Amino acid sequence: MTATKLYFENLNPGKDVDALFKEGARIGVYGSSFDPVTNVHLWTANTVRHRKKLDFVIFLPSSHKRVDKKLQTSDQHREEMVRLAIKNKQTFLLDTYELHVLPGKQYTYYTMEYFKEIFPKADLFFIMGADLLVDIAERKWRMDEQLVANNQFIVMARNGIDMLKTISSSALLRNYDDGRFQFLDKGLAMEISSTYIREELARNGDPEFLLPDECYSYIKEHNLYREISR
Ligand SMILES: Nc1ncnc2c1ncn2[C@@H]1O[C@H](COP(=O)(O)OP(=O)(O)OP(=O)(O)O)[C@@H](O)[C@H]1O
Ligand SMILES: O=C(O)c1ccc[n+]([C@@H]2O[C@H](COP(=O)([O-])O)[C@@H](O)[C@H]2O)c1
Repeated sequence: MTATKLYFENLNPGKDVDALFKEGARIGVYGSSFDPVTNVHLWTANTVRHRKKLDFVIFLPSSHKRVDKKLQTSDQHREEMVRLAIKNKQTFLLDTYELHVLPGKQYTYYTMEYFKEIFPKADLFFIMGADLLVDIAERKWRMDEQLVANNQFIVMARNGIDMLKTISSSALLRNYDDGRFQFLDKGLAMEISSTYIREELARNGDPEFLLPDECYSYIKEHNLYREISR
């Protein structure tokens, strides 16, 4: 069995932990660089949890080993900010498998295989925005056929993206149009990006209230995102 890197800090021992491992537990995995985590990450995670009746949402920060995206601050800082952001929310968990364990290539396919080992009885979903569905349709993801064939997804609508058409026009995705992609229209297009927060900080702006107070204080205390590095 792969070493678990799931942090149970938000769970009461006993009942809550049993709920996480129970037969048919509905668990969403929300992957991002969280560079930094924003209020929109929290709001989208909670909306998905509520509307799709998930028991838990696992926040999965990606590591600096990612090849497709340059991260702007260290794994340790991003992990700590997610921990602060989800503190006291019992249905939100942090998993640091990609940060600390996953050897070699950081592909979501491998990470979801890890979650299946940890939660063999659960109903697992990878949570993502429709922009990522387009990327998968355009064959930008690694091990994409295996990923799609072996997983379920909750896809959040994003402005200007027709999710049904993205699936029907993709040679890969149209073969898996069997209910494994569940769509969610959040009802409100709220756009707070990590990029915007980083850029505000770098130009001496003040993005307070776009992210949890504790994360804002953490950024100030550690003097993060003072420059934009591309
Ligand atoms: N406003 C939003 N509505 C729906 N989904 C979103 C929204 N913002 C981000 N997502 C989704 O959340 C996941 C993580 O996104 P990510 O953290 O890369 O967004 P970001 O804040 O725009 O980051 P960055 O600015 O660093 O690219 C992705 O699946 C993305 O599609
Ligand atoms: O597996 C892949 O090839 C792959 C390619 C791009 C993104 N992902 C995952 O998608 C999640 C969101 O990515 P991003 O770019 O929005 O931070 C995150 O968990 C990434 O590891 C995964």
